[in-house]
Amino acid sequence: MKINLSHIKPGVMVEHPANDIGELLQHFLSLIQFVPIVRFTIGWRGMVPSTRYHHCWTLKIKGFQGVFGLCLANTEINNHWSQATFRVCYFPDPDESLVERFSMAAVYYTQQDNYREHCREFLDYPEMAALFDVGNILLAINDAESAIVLSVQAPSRHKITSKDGIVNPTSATTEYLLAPDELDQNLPSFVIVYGLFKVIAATATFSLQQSPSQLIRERHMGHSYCFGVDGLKRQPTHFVDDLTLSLGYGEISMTDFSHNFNLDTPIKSSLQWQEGQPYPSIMRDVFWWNAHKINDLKAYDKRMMGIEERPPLYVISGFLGSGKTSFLQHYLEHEVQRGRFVAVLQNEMGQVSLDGKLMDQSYSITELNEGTVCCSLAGELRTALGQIISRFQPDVIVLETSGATNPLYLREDLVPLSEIVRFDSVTIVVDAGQYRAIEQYDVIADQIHAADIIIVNKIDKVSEAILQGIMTDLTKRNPHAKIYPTTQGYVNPRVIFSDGSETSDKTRVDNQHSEEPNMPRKHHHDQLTSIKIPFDRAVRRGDLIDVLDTLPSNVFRLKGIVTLESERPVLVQYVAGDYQINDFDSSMLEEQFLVAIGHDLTQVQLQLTQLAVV
Ligand SMILES: Nc1nc2c(ncn2[C@@H]2O[C@H](COP(=O)(O)OP(=O)(O)OP(=O)(O)O)[C@@H](O)[C@H]2O)c(=O)[nH]1
Repeated sequence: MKINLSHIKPGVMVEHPANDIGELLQHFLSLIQFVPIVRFTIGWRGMVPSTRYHHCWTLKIKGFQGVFGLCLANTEINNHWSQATFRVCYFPDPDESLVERFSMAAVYYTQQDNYREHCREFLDYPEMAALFDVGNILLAINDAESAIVLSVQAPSRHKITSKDGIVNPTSATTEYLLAPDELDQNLPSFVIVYGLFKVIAATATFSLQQSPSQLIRERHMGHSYCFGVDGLKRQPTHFVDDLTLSLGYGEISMTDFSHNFNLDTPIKSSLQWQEGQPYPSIMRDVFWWNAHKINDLKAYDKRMMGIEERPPLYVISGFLGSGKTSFLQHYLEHEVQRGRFVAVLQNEMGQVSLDGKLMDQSYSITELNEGTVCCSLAGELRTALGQIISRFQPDVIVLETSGATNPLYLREDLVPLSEIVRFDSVTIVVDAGQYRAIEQYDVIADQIHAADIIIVNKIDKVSEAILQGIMTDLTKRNPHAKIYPTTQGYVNPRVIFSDGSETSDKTRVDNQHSEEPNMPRKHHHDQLTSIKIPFDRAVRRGDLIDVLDTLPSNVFRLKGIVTLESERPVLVQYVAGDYQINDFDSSMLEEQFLVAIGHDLTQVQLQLTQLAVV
């Protein structure tokens, strides 16, 4: 079957890709960007185009801690085929064990503070990038535009020996960091670049909506390298294979195929496959065979026709500091393991004002991780949900409302959203240790009343007898809800949630809770207010602890990130008298601040401001 490039840019046919073969990979990668769940299922974990160079990306994929660099190295026209060669670098994470397989010079770079920054724009640092080269990926199209070939070329191992050894420059005596004739690098290059190739090939299969029709894998005699004062020498060796694996899509003859894509060194072995034969056993489970059949393609096609599939919507709420985030972390992990893509829309109290450029969106992205996008609500709920659905096509949407939001009112707001989402349930997290707060904050009672599922968290903070009392009170307040006592927000999501495959809304829930006699119909926060204090310098641990120990009782919740003097950044969590100070990953540090939530925060504002400036 001929390839059909109309899938690549629906509606707009790619114009003569043979004239701009570099552009074709760009199209494959762009198309997959629009379908996050497919992108995620195929194995993509991040894709950032260079801001400075065309056809150059840094890429993250499943199973690799480091970052791949991919850039167009050259294009050529050869015997009716236009071919682009993309160079592949792999920049390992400094902590991954693979680092030790790279040369000492490469390891040195991984230890530098600006390593990650330089990896992002690796073409600006050619000396560094050369140390991390792992192989090539080639893409070719024939003149007739009826076939495409995607290939990967790399040595089984990239071995470099140091003839003279490497001497420690800081030592007064001749101390060898690497003895003469020892291996400086022994990198399993093919395995690394093949990891990326598999994801790119699955992307091509998805984009072309057809699986490969031909495959050839050849082992050629490879080379080893030796460097010394007289330069770098290359010599053939039986211990290294140069491997090339090519996939052909569309109408392509075997002769065409091998003729154009062979290395010129002697072949040691080869494997050939073509459509109709059983898949080669070692590659039977590779995604490139089936990526065009991914379920979501259905949704994707529907989207093309203007029909949306409605994802289920789970509402998660609970009073300040009850454990919503802890619960969500377990939940998201669970969904990511199942390969589902989740959008979390947060409506936080005390949220920061938005960046001007984001104002045309009703949400701003706060985090985009493996399988999850976290957004914070910046406009009207319906618009934000609509925008998130059309941009990310999530499998599931979680609406996490601020601890002070009253879900009774929220239910009303959700009714008109049934055109775009399937409302599933309201889950409320209750802090067992702070159960008495129910007397002070009406919103807690309302949340309990509105719940389909109640998670009684922090049961470690109460006795068995008190817990029994809480359970009895909760059942009295809401006899319909399922109640799960736990710690650290852990409840198996399979037990509490439907799997999202049902097609109807849980209208029972809407009907059951919508009529609230004598409830004042106004959105209010029980007079809770929040303040945010920025910290632009480090604070003393003792000073921070003094403040936390003396916070007045009208501060219910305090959280944020500050840097302690001569220490790393820390995450400060305070809930009604209990606090924790935990290390915070400095690479994630964007701003330092403390947010306090409670009543009449004038005194605490003074305390925190003083802490920030001392
Ligand atoms: N002792 C105890 N502490 C817990 C438990 N679960 C969570 N915490 C702590 O309670 C604090 C608040 O937890 P979060 O999960 O951030 O609560 P939240 O509901 O998301 O808080 P907000 O940001 O105010 O909405 C953190 O310091 C948690 O470590 C638990 O079961 N027992």
